[in-house]
Parts: sequence; C-alpha cells; structure tokens
Amino acid sequence: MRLLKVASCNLNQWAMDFDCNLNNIKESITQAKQAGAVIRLGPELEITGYGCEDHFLELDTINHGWECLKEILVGDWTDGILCSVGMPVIKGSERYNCQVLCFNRKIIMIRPKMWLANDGNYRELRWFTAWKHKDQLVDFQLPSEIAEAVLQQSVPFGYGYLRFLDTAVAAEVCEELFTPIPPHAELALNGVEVFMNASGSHHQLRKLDVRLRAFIGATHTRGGVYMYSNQQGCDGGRLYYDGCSCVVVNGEVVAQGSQFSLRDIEVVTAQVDLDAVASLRGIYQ
Ligand SMILES: NC(=O)CC[C@H](N)C(=O)O
Repeated sequence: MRLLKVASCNLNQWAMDFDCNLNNIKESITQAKQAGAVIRLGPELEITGYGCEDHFLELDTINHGWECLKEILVGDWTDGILCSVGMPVIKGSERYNCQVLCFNRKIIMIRPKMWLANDGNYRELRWFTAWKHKDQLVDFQLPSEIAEAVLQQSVPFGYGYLRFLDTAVAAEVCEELFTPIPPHAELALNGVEVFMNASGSHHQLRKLDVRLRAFIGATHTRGGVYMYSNQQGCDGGRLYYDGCSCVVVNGEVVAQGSQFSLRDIEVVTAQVDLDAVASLRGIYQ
C-alpha cells in the first residue's frame, strides 16, 4: 500500500490583509502537519485574498505577496510537507495567477493558471494573463530578496508536474477543471495520481453540485486523488465564498469541509491509498 495523507483548506482570507492571510496560511500548515499530512493545499490567491480587484495591478500587492511567501519559506513551515500556496506573480511584465509549490524551504515549481475565469462575477482577464505555453517549463528568476533568503536563484515556471519517488503530483487551478480539455486528463495519462485544485469559488445556488460532479467526473474512470481547496466567507468584495474543500478518490468523496462555516481556518484531511488509483488505472490496457 502507498498510503498518503493530504490536507486541503477552507481559509477565510481578506483582500489585501496580508498579515491576517499569512497567519491563516501558517496555522493551516501547522494543523496539516499535526494531522500527519505531507501535502497541504490552500485556496487560489490565498496570500493576497481572491478579490483584490484592481489592487492586483499595483506592484505593492505583488511585492507583499513575495514578502509573505518569504516568511513561510525561511521558517520550518514547509519542512517535510509539500505546500501549494496561491499568489499572483509577475513574469516579464505580465501578471499570472499562480500556485507556488514549496517543499523543504525551497520553491520547487510555479504553476500559472492557463484558463482564466471570466464569466458571471469573474473578471480575471482584467488582471491576469493566461499562461498559454503548454509545451514548456521556463526558468523564472526569483526576486532578489527571495533568492537571497532561500538560497535559490530560479525555479521552473509553467505547466508541468512533480514526480516524487512514489507518486506524481500536479496543480490544476480552479477554472481549468471546468474547461473542455482540463489539464488533469492528460496529466493522468502521464502518471499523475494527485491533483491539487486551488480555487476561489463564490457561493451560487447548486454550484457545489456542479463542482462535486466535476471532481467525480475527473477521477471516477481515469482514477486519481482530487484535492480541492476554496476560499471561505467574504473577503471585502461583494462575493461570499463557500468553502467545501474536499478530497475525492476514484470518483468517491472521502472528505469534505463545511459550506457556511464561521471558522477562519478549516483543514480537511484524508488518508488515501495510491494503490487504489494504480489499480483502477490497471483496467485500461
Ligand atoms: N476562480 C475561478 O476560477 C472560478 C471557477 C468557477 N467558475 C467557479 O465558480 O468555481
């Protein structure tokens, strides 16, 4: 058996409240570690808050994001646990909505969102560029203060996955799950068994059902562990995010957080058997 314990979080982040957001992130990592998890997934843009709107266009917002990440990286937070942290990143002169993957005090990959949410209440195209270079991982030069603090100059940036000794793990950023050819389809064919979806999804009647059907659809025939993390509560804008972070294995929901909780931090954990994924995939020859 290849047992893996994962943790996915509902966090009540506030737009531009960096101190509060950072504390919530740290506390969620602590709780994930206490539960014995080796992967901790946080919601989309958790460092800045999802609803920063035009503050995403200010350089300060991006810089403060890096300062917060630095604080996580120089402490022992990421020791022994893969942490996906959501934050905006500028590469060249473009802003990307990213999952920054950290492990053992290093950034091991930055995964920019490839399909932006721009329907209904979403206006991500106003602030972010969609990453469209699906066929390459490029070198991203870390801001000098981060580079000095973590003794690392650059990091792979783009679409890819992380291969560990016993499994492979990848990010799929929120809206990407709901697109015609979601990344998890091809990632699964490349051996990725664990998907980490960082989301900023507001409450809308019956949307939870749409989400759950997507997680189940993503894994019930192709197999996989689907981790979903969402923002929780209001964040200063006009939307209410309804949490429900969960873990789905081979089409079955094995853990789910609350939907209308008043708690700022809720960490949902699950112990999963990766061999169940390999075994389901063994059906297709
Ligand atoms: N932040 C997003 O990408 C939103 C994705 C999706 N439309 C949802 O509401 O859940």
